[in-house]
Amino acid sequence: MNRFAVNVSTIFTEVPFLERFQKARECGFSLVECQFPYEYPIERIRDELHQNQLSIVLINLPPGNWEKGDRGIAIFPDRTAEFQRSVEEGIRYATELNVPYIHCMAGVLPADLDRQKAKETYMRHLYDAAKEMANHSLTLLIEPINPFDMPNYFLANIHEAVSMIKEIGMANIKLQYDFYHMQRIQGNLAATFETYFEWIAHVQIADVPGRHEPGTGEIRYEYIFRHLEKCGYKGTIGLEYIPSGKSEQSFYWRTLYACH
Ligand SMILES: O=C(O)[C@H](O)C(=O)CO
Ligand SMILES: [Mg+2]
Repeated sequence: MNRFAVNVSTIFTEVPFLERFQKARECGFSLVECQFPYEYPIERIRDELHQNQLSIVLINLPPGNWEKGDRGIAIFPDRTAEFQRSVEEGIRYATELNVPYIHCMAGVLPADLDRQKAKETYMRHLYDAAKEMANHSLTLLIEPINPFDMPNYFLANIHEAVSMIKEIGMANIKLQYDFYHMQRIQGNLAATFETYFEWIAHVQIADVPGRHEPGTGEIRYEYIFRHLEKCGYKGTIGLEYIPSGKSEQSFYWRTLYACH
């Protein structure tokens, strides 16, 4: 199993962003993913990917103003124009960098926004974005995020996520199944993965607590990796973890669990 993609937003943070690609290569990876590439010119990222023979599998849409507390803007009825611009920007980066998956963060539900209204807006925005992305053969991902790390984040329930995907009815909207979030939200990791397998296009991993590398916490990743194989999962596995020590030394679990 060599489908691991280093998340260069959470790993190799010892060095500046653009130097992390070379580090990924030096550690034997051919795939990376990234949360928000938008501060960096496309050409510079493309050069790094090319020089280090890497492919990038995932980026997020611009999430609004992160410093001011935005964690996505898709649920807001009064931010449609800004959301559309974020979709255009995401598509621009994805097409230029050959990225197949774009994760759209929903947003944090404010006290003065009715949940039903937010849900309708979110679904309409997802539909519009997915339609636009389909023209570029891109897949839009949504991901339940745990309420401990992101209180009041709109999407914290996988059953609701799948029912919305079904209702929207766009074939290029899929799930990003992040084992770290799923463990904190509800547990029952393997069974839930199997139940929703057909909707899952991308997986991310980290252990609980601490969001560190596999083997540092309560999730039995040796079993999870076998389970992914058993279910026939052929997608990539994003290493969206915060190394417990030095990044270079955080990959020992690959030898431990014999997954290279
Ligand atoms: O936090 C996560 O798990 C998401 O995947 C992300 O990229 C935004 O924080
Ligand atoms: Mg994630």
